[in-house]
Amino acid sequence: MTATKGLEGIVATTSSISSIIDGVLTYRGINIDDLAAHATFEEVAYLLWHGKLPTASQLAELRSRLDEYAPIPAEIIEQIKLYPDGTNAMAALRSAVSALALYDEAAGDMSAEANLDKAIKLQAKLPTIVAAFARIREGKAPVAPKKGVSIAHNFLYMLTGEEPKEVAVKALDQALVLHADHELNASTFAARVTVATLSDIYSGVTSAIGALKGPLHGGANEAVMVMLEEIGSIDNVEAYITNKLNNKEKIMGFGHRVYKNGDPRAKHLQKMSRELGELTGNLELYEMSVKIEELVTGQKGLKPNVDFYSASVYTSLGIPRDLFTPIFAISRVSGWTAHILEQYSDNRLIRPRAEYVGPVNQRYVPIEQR
Ligand SMILES: CC(=O)SCCNC(=O)CCNC(=O)[C@H](O)C(C)(C)COP(=O)(O)OP(=O)(O)OC[C@H]1O[C@@H](n2cnc3c(N)ncnc32)[C@H](O)[C@@H]1OP(=O)(O)O
Ligand SMILES: O=C([O-])CC(=O)C(=O)O
Repeated sequence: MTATKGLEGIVATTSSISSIIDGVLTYRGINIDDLAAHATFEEVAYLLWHGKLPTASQLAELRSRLDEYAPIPAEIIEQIKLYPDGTNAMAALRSAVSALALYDEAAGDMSAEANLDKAIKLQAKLPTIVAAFARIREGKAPVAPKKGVSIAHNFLYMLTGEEPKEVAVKALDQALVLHADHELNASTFAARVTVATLSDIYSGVTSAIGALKGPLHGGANEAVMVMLEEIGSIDNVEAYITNKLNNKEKIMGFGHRVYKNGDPRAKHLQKMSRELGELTGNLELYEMSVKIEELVTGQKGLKPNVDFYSASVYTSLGIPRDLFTPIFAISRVSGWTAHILEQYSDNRLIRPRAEYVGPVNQRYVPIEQR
């Protein structure tokens, strides 16, 4: 038995949800470029769950269930109020999502129908939780979700209490489409491992949020913003990046386990970052990002991943830096739950082996002789 560090290149399951073949990403066989150009996030969520795009009436039905499920229990709001000052936003989301199970009588119902319904509930409630947390920590009352608007619209509305601009809604909706699923990434794998024990969907999504939080995965989008703030201005980019690379430090938002010639989602986020910069009349973050890319690609051959330009996109939308990874979760919960449903539909416990490299032939030594 020989271990493969980080399971690189190991094929751990079959799946018909998303594919990365020769650097091309598809959801249910549809190229991400096509979806980014034309689909709404709600259509994509339906596509991931059901395997095909919805008809107009199927989409309307999904939207009305999302509206119905968007409010969160009052007990969850009371719990969020008790979180200590300075609580990490992903830790808050992980805790609140775990607690949601306590208020869902169907949490333990393992029928396929009940699990799909819970997937829709989770998709509907995550934006409400993130927005409520963001307001409560500022001493403001949470804003109740609106009916009849998209998830992107509702999230921005619940965050600010104001009607968002159409351009902001469109940008966030496209970002949600681009983040929705990504084959067997670490958080999706965590979700599948958890539910393969036949644990419930809330446990699977809680595990996934924990895995997404780390800076080698979804947490990289926040880390990119920390880096942009540290750099401060375009004049400092070259010295900062060269110094980091010389010290063999990682540049957040670059590199990928699967893509070696670039992440197909990054170009859409780069375009969005430029367009939003032009609209707000502030291109500084975009221009700094482009310069960082030139240097990192030039010196290391590494390309930006999905997290790199999303940092400047979300900042242009006025979103605080520590909500970037929770927004990733708001999108990715569609993919996580699709994978959980797929895992349940043909389940086998996921239990690999470890190559033992510790000492052998040891004996118990009584405590007084140690
Ligand atoms: C949504 C997402 O999860 S996308 C990924 C988000 N994460 C990041 O942006 C964090 C920065 N990137 C990284 O840490 C990595 O590229 C990962 C985690 C994404 C992929 O990791 P792995 O496939 O394990 O690659 P690994 O970390 O082994 O890197 C291979 C080599 O490239 C280097 N490298 C990889 N990424 C970077 C980077 N961002 N900056 C500098 N060097 C890097 C490593 O130092 C290593 O060099 P070495 O062979 O000289 O030691
Ligand atoms: O696939 C991965 O390893 C990480 C990633 O890009 C994602 O989850 O979107």
